[in-house]
Amino acid sequence: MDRRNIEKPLIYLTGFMGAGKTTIGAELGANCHLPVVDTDQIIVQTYKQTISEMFQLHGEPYFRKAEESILTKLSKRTAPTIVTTGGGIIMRKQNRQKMKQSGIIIYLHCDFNIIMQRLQQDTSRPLLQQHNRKSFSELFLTRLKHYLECDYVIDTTYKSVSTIVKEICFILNRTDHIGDPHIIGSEG
Ligand SMILES: Nc1ncnc2c1ncn2[C@@H]1O[C@H](COP(=O)(O)OP(=O)(O)O)[C@@H](O)[C@H]1O
Ligand SMILES: O=C(O)C1=C[C@@H](OP(=O)(O)O)[C@@H](O)[C@H](O)C1
Ligand SMILES: [Mg+2]
Repeated sequence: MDRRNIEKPLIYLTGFMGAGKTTIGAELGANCHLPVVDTDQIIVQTYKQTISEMFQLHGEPYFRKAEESILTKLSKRTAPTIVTTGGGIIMRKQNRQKMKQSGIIIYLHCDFNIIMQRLQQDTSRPLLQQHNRKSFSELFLTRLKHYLECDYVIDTTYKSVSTIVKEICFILNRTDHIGDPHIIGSEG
């Protein structure tokens, strides 16, 4: 923990809807005694409406602006903090740059079929409601290249939350946080 680059104090969890960012981030924070902030939760608190309400009342572009403005503020934090992001945050180039400049980006990958299973009962994600399975999988594929602009990839597909948290703790204890994405936990 102490060895993390002081210039880049943030730990960003990225990934598609249902990859487990919010769940893993909360558990990781409790394990590492680090504060956790979730961009969606900040939007809900700040704008006093749910993400679904915001999409319905103002449309996706309004949500994206809110998301970017929250990220801009968070990226200036100087204290080590885990930031769990909304799945679409990587769609804006300026967001990807801000994350890269201010932290380590850990992409939580998950098989699309498993994502669909995890989100089977979900009614809180407007994009899931708007898409059918095919177009939702296309959205996933379109985003993949941007998710891969990260420092680390963790495949969460068949792993428990505690296993994933252990893998992230392993990453955070590494000293070499620069270079091509490292794929963690895929060797066995
Ligand atoms: N590793 C995991 N294994 C099984 N279910 C998971 C795992 N991680 C998250 N989930 C479940 O998947 C759903 C979406 O998780 P969530 O943390 O909200 O994802 P995200 O923030 O990436 O959209 C939740 O119901 C959560 O309990
Ligand atoms: O992928 C997306 O575009 C979105 C993901 C959601 O967050 P999660 O990734 O936490 O589900 C939330 O930000 C919003 O519904 C849009
Ligand atoms: Mg989330």
